[in-house]
Amino acid sequence: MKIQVNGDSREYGDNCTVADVIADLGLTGKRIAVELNKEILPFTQHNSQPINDGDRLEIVQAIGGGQDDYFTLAGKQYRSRLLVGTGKYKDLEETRLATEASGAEIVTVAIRRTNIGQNPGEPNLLDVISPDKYTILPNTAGCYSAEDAVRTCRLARELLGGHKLVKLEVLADQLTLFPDVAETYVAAELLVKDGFDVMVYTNDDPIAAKRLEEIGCVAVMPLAAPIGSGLGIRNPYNILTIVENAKVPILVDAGVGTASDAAIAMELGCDGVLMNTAIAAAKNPVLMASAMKKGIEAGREAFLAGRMPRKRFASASSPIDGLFL
Ligand SMILES: CC(=O)[C@@H](O)[C@H](O)COP(=O)(O)O
Repeated sequence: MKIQVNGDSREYGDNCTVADVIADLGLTGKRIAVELNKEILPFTQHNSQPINDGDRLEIVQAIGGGQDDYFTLAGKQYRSRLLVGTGKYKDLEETRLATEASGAEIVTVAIRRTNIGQNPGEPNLLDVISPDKYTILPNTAGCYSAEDAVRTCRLARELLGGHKLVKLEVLADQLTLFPDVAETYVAAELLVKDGFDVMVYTNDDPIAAKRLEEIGCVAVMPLAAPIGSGLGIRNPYNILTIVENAKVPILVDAGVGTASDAAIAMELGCDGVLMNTAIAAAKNPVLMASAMKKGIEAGREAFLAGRMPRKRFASASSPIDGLFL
């Protein structure tokens, strides 16, 4: 049978368990956390857990969101689960400082609005956000048709010397900046066929998210709320359903307002969060970038730790048996 292990497709025999995969990876005896189909498995139980054909297993090589907790995107591993945009900053120096403070490894760039070489002689973002240090993620912000989005991705590929990873967004109107999902399907299909690794912005709609995964997108990015609104996660149950059904990384994209919003996305089991306005429009963008980094890390650790069940009534925090008095 075929299963996905940290984003790679691997073959195993029938009656395979998590322990077999751990042994195959040479990790037997290590303290590791395991996510099976986006559900974290209790540390004490994961070894005997059976695996089925088509399952998705994420091996996190240390309990906690420490150095060994990475996620895989289009075959590359990333430790930072915070992805940042580059718009709306006062100047390039502020962009540089906030990006550094965020700890992000992936930085998205609106190809239609940002000079990365299209306008020789103008200040170039890549002078402060170096592709040697960051994975540049060209995005199609400002595109309202599949045709425009595909053309923009091809331009980015030329400008960045054959770069394949792109963030697709096809917008429906200027008031909401909600995605035009029908046009997004068309663009995603064309881009995947053309060899792009497509991370796709979409509604918080589990059906659309699944369809985009089936088209072959390498990551699906449901919105938390409208772009630039800072409203936070409007529909946590939809995000949870998307996460639970996914076989590719799910990243919340757009609408995050502050660090607790980012933490909630991670607590829901998202693989990461992409944001721009919450950092760039903060009174102190560099400090907010640092807060977002910590929010993401805290949310990830809380997800790995496993939340206590919610209860309707109280239960005493100290034991009630064997009272002294
Ligand atoms: C930067 C980018 O790609 C935006 O289109 C993205 O959706 C971020 O949204 P916020 O600005 O609301 O974080």
